[in-house]
Amino acid sequence: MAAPMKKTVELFYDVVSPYTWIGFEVLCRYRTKWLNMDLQLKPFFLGGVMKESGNKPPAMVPNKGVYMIKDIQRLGKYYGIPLNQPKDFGSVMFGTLPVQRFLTAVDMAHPEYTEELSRQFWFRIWKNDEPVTDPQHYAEAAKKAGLCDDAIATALKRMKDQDVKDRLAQYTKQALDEGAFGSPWIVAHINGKKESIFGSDRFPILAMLLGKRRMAWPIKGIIEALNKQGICFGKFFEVN
Ligand SMILES: N[C@@H](CCC(=O)N[C@@H](CS)C(=O)NCC(=O)O)C(=O)O
Repeated sequence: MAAPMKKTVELFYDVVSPYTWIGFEVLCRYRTKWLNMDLQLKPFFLGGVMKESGNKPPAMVPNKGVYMIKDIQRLGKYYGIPLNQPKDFGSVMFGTLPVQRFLTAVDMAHPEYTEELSRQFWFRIWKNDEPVTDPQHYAEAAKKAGLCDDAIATALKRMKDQDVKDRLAQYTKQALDEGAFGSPWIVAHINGKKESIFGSDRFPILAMLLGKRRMAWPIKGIIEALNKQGICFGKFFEVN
């Protein structure tokens, strides 16, 4: 019997967002095993999404900011993703445009590194509290992602080129056109129609839309260390 057609799922994301890291890891983990999807990673600029949609970063509501610190800690523990609150998140919050441009430059030339480079940026910001302000920081992340020195040097030059800026703007606009107001923004293509989902807390809904069986959340507290990065995830089982 022919394998069922994979459905396309686009993940629009900015590495500034801790919730997006969770969404990214869960989607990467289950892209074949559970959801059988063609996952397309689309770096966008969350600052632009916020501005154009008239939204504001949630932490600007003081009680939400306090809640989110706790929420992110708990989520990290639950998913086995090493999330730590950066000491000076305020400066990171408005500063990921060059990071997303560098990521875009790499994605345009070497898309096979997009996933790992994104993860390395999340490690820098949300695990190790390392800066992401200078070209040297981008080079360090890219090196860890496995890019060679030539490719890194080219991406550092290319990130300032108009076509790279345009591609980032294009993905940002695409997400806005699909109704985005935050990150992660997930667009599932289902039988010629598109369904948008906001957040990393809607996977049972994504599964339903993709016609998959419901997923049960971690059973019996079994957590397995899964990938070479030392990230571990909750173990999921399908149920009816
Ligand atoms: N409930 C969502 C929250 C995601 C979230 O708060 N994302 C932030 C960026 S870190 C955002 O874009 N928020 C916009 C908003 O809440 O309107 C989840 O659990 O993933």
